[in-house]
Amino acid sequence: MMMSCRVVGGQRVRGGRRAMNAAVVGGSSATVAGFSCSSATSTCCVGSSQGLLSSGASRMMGSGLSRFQRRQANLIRRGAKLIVEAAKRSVGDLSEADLKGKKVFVRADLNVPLDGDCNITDDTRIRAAVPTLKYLLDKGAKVLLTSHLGRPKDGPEDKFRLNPVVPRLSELLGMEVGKVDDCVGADVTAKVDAMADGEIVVLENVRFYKEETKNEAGFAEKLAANADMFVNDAFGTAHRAHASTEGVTKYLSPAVSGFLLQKELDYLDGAVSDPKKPFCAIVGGSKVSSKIGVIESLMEKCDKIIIGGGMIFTFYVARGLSVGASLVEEDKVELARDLEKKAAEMGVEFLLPTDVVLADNFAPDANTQTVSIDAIPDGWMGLDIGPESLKTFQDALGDCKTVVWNGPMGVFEFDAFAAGTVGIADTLAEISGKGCCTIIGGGDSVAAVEKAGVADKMSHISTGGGASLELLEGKVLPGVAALDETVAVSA
Ligand SMILES: Nc1ncnc2c1ncn2[C@@H]1O[C@H](COP(=O)(O)OP(=O)(O)O)[C@@H](O)[C@H]1O
Ligand SMILES: O=C(OP(=O)(O)O)[C@H](O)COP(=O)(O)O
Repeated sequence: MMMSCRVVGGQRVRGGRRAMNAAVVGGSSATVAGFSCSSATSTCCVGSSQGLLSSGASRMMGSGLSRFQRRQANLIRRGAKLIVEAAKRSVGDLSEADLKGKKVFVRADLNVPLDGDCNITDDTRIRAAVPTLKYLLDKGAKVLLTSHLGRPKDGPEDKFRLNPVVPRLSELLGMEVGKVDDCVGADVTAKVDAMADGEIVVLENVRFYKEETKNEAGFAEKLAANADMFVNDAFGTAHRAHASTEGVTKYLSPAVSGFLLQKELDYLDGAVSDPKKPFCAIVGGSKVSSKIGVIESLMEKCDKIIIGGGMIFTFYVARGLSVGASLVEEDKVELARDLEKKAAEMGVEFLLPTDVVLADNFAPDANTQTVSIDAIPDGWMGLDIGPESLKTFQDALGDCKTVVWNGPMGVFEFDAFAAGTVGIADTLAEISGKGCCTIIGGGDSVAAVEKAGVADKMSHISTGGGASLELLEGKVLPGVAALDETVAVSA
């Protein structure tokens, strides 16, 4: 099984699954994913100008021009109309003979929401990892399962340990799941050496090492040291070029996609590459600095953009309003100002809440009041959109044919601030029933629609929020680009 995509035309090819997909039609030129081809100058070379060079392509470069590149160059020289189809290899391409007894390093996104007592409040991401794990285990592989959890700042912290994942995964797989309290080093080696075929062990949170997010080569090499091959099934983290998503591909071969990653890319690419209109993106949540930048690209694609959650206050500050103790990213205020201006210039319907629900502290039993956005008192923080805003947003969604939602409208984990999120979830469930394509992405957003009891009404529940948005933007996802590809050329 492979992910395949056919792109025709001398266009730049962008996007996760298509990161290594190229198309060259004679007489045009294209620069795509590390392949730079121009029939006009009769040249065809491999380079990393797009920053997308896969490990497979790197290996090809190491040995000079590959047979594929030579054939491609010859065909172009002859003026042939050439179609190149490239696709990422999938775990399904690996047989029992490939896997039995092999140590497989699997990167999943097990970054599940936890309550204050470290209980899992939504297990979607664990369930989503199961098909790949079952496949590997059934074929006799020894599985080293790794993930991050949250954003630990300075080494190991108990609240970020992957321990809560182990019993749930054990239930889902129907077998014992081991655990090591580290992800590299002697303890891992000892545990792996003692594993029988068809066993699985969860390694500790990779982000306990700062080298993970810095994608340090030495750390990636250590992660890879205990394994023979790599399967990336972490769609939710595929937009991060980290040691366990991108770095390890330089040390493990094959490096292939898991079933979840494949499924997500197949669905999302199809749905957002040519979306039915009107197309609306809803962006909220608390990861303001990592998601506010996406909005500019969304304007190119969307007819409407709805902003909610912790994102809104940076926009209000940009308008000169007081926001009390609400979440603000000071260094994004200028960007927020530009975004509102650009939306107006482009004629994109850009909806920000007009009222908010405030709390006097960040707690489920805080005192609350609902005010207009120009009347937020000092010391109070906005934790949900208000009822007037919800109504406006629901009306705007009414005629949409495609909606992508990442980031809750408020702190839905506290009942007092869940109304905005639940209201949007209900509306999306309703318009899904009328033929609108609704895509919900992100650990907390999915948890919110699950909590609202409408997850099964949505067109697609995605395990990645930021990753879906970047895919929608047309960006290459480094965790995908780094995987091995299969290539087919026809003329
Ligand atoms: N106004 C707000 N202030 C602070 N946090 C908020 C606010 N609105 C939403 N949140 C929080 O945002 C979090 C989810 O954000 P994010 O991680 O960006 O979403 P996702 O996981 O769906 O991608 C939730 O835990 C929610 O409590
Ligand atoms: O929860 C995640 O992203 P999401 O909130 O955008 O869905 C992923 O696990 C990535 O986490 P990160 O944004 O800390 O890199």
